[in-house]
Amino acid sequence: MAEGEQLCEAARNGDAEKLKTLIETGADVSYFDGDGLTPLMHAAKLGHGDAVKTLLESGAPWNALSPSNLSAGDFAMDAGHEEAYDILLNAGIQAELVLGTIARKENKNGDVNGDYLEDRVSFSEDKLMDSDSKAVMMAWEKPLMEAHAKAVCSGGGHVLNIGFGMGLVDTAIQQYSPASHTIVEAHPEVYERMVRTGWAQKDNVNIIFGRWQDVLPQLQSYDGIFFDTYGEYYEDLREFHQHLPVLLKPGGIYSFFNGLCGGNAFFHVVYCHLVSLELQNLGYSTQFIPLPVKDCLGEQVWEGVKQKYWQLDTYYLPVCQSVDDLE
Ligand SMILES: C[S@@+](CC[C@H](N)C(=O)[O-])C[C@H]1O[C@@H](n2cnc3c(N)ncnc32)[C@H](O)[C@@H]1O
Repeated sequence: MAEGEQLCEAARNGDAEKLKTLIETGADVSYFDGDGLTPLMHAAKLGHGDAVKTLLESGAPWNALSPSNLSAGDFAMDAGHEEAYDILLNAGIQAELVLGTIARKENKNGDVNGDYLEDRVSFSEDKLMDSDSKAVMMAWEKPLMEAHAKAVCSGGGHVLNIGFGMGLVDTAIQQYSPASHTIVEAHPEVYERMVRTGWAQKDNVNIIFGRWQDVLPQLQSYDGIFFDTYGEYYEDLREFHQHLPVLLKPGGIYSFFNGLCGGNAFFHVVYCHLVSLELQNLGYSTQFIPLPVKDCLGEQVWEGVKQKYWQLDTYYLPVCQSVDDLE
């Protein structure tokens, strides 16, 4: 039997000693068998914690995907193997903290989209699309945007939203009649549409045209902040978070569109933990409110859209506030 197959077999048997011997004699821990599964996936599927640990310590990739887009963590999670799941979750968080491999590769829609702000966009009733037929924003997110608006408007006062898109969250924010409602939008056509549809005329609305990175000096501090851009990376979100101590008033609520790795359940959990850890280091506590989304996401929703940026049944709405406010 080839070495890779022997590794898979030892992983299935949970034989950590055999795995070590095979690895010492040069067996490839990144091996994919005929079904497209790695030794780590086999060990995770059957809940062999020691084998999972041994493979990870020997450099087995925690984020390799099977042909059906499942990682070892997904297998452990689906089978309810808690120990293996915890080991993989920890490994994923540690790896992403140091390397940020997924973050550097994927933006909201799981793709590189650097030229988005210079390209044309198109609006229809139920979506806003970029020039490559990828959805910038879709109407199925309306209930989520309403929930985000409710969270960031809960303390009243002054509200900031980054990224207008279809104006769903801003329409919902308006229902709460905030003292002021600042909207930052960087795409010229989206901005032009906002003006054309009367947003600039609203008494409490202040529109700032430009990339949030460029207009930071024009911003003040707010009681509620929502962040939802497009064509950016996790690192941009992380950079935005560095400004929260200045942008968010004491007692304020911050939330962001949580589409982090929305195509894979386990990667999503890893990123929810990661973002919450990073916010914690900045002095913010994050609560995730689970919202079921399965029912608003039939196959027809994605007709004509190049990439399904969301494939999970539950949306975890983040609500962040300063730890000082909780004491
Ligand atoms: C996903 S949409 C926002 C959807 C919005 N939450 C809603 O409820 O309709 C993202 C928006 O962010 C804008 N955007 C992208 N990058 C930006 C940046 N760096 N600064 C400000 N706006 C940006 C896009 O043009 C787009 O209108």
